[in-house]
Amino acid sequence: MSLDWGYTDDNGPSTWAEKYPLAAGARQSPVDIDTSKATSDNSLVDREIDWSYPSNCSYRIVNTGYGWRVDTYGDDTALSGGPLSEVYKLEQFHCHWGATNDEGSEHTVDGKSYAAELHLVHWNSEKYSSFKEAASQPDGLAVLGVFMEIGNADNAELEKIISLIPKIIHKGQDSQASFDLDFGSLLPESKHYWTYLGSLTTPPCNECVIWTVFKEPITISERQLEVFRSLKSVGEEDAIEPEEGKLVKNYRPPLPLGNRVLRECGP
Ligand SMILES: NS(=O)(=O)c1c2ccccc2cc2ccccc12
Ligand SMILES: [Zn+2]
Repeated sequence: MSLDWGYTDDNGPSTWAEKYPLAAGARQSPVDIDTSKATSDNSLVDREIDWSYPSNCSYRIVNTGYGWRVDTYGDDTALSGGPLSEVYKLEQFHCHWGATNDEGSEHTVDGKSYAAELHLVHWNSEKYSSFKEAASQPDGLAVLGVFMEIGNADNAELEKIISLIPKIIHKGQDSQASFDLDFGSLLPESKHYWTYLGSLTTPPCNECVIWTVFKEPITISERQLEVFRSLKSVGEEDAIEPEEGKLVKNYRPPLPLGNRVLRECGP
């Protein structure tokens, strides 16, 4: 069964606009962060970006066919400040990666790719009544982007997620888990970031995201990244060769920033 969209030559990002016209819009994500174009904005410094995530929460991890996604039950989560005018709730987080370590992030910095990129997806629960409604609004969603670079040590917090990957190798599989996830360890120590108005990086590519991309990467080990690449984009019932259908890449290359403003907080 052919997918509507994906990351192969047949259904990858260059074809998405055929079925998802928003993908050809002027406010698309990701972008290459040209640091020479970033402008400092004191209002971002005056209202420090702030988040509150529970230390112990129940989660559902699912293989979407495009990667893994952890659904949170974001009642007592909050993201505010920085470029945000309202309080946003955490809905889910997921990751993008490539076949080799010199690619994989969606945003790039002065043309440099990282090995992977973590996205924490939030919705404007102060203005809108549901995630679905928020995803149709220009200020509906706020995504935190965290670059991941290869390090020698395993990332302990990510390991809690990675330990569940073998249970969701095939598309559609999911696993319920309650673990003590310290989100603070999934975010870099520095709160310095770039921010701009963009979109979902996957179809339907709604232009509804306020992006905040942290400047400081976190680390992930080569072994951990290989576990991500062991996921399959097809269901268990799809009889294919063992090496076929492996999710070795799931990132969209950068789109033009155009006349959008790129702001930064911190050096
Ligand atoms: N890469 S992404 O963060 O744009 C993204 C979403 C962003 C906001 C809301 C829902 C999203 C769902 C995604 C599903 C798969 C991959 C990226 C996704
Ligand atoms: Zn994403």
